[in-house]
Amino acid sequence: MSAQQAWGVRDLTVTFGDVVALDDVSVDVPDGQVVGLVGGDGAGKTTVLRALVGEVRAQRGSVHAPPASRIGYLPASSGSWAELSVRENVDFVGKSFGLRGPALAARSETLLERAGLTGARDRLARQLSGGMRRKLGFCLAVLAEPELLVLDEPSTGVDPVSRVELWRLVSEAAARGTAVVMSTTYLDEAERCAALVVLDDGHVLVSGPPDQALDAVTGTVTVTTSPTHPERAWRRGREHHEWWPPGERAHGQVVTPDLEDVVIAASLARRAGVPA
Ligand SMILES: Nc1ncnc2c1ncn2[C@@H]1O[C@H](COP(=O)(O)OP(=O)(O)OP(=O)(O)O)[C@@H](O)[C@H]1O
Repeated sequence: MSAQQAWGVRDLTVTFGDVVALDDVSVDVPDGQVVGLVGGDGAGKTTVLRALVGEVRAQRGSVHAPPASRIGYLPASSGSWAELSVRENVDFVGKSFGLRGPALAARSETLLERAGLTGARDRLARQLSGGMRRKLGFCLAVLAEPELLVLDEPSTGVDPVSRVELWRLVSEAAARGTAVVMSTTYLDEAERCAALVVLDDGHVLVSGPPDQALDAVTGTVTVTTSPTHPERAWRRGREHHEWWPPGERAHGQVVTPDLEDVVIAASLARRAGVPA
């Protein structure tokens, strides 16, 4: 692959029966960068990731990915074998990627220690907590230092301290040159990505570096205790934020939108037919 090219999907349309899961979606995942996919339930995040690893077929568009042996994938489901111990999971995956002996031992030692799983080495995966099992799945995905790392909500269920360490491991993989694409529901995590793709109902709403995404709101966001249009408002702490389309006079105090506001306002704007 030349330096200008990126892994990713281009103009991808995926349907499941009558459901259009992705409609003309493009996501670029350059080497050495972490690209975040965000969006509500059913937005299409998992479908993009599954298309990249060859699990779903596209109706239109193209998928650019290395061979399966150079992809690390953490699926939305656990990503490890329930009836194998942590050590057996690592050995099994390591060997299937051609890692052996001292190289495998050293790599797995480091990863398990960083993920806080050293003490759980002899436990069966099914005996781990949800968060520990996510971390094991991550270790397996990253074990063979893949060219493309595909992570479906890697930190869901992981405690805040472990999330920080997990993020370090993700950043280190990118720093070594790995192209990383991950879906996340944690917007603080999304803000640390090099680029974001905000999806809604199978469409790309916003795409670009996080600071650019923050400027992408059309219309105005206000803060209020009692929204004028409850269908255009969302709770933020004890108050509500409310979105106003361009041209409509906003009531309430105007706020600078953060990423959560951007994701919601962009989705409301699309539903209202306001061009991005
Ligand atoms: N195997 C499938 N069969 C039928 N419909 C599917 C299938 N997989 C996904 N879909 C539909 O495609 C759309 C996108 O789903 P997808 O799982 O990609 O969304 P998501 O953004 O990952 O959501 P979530 O965060 O809830 O997992 C949804 O409407 C979903 O119901």
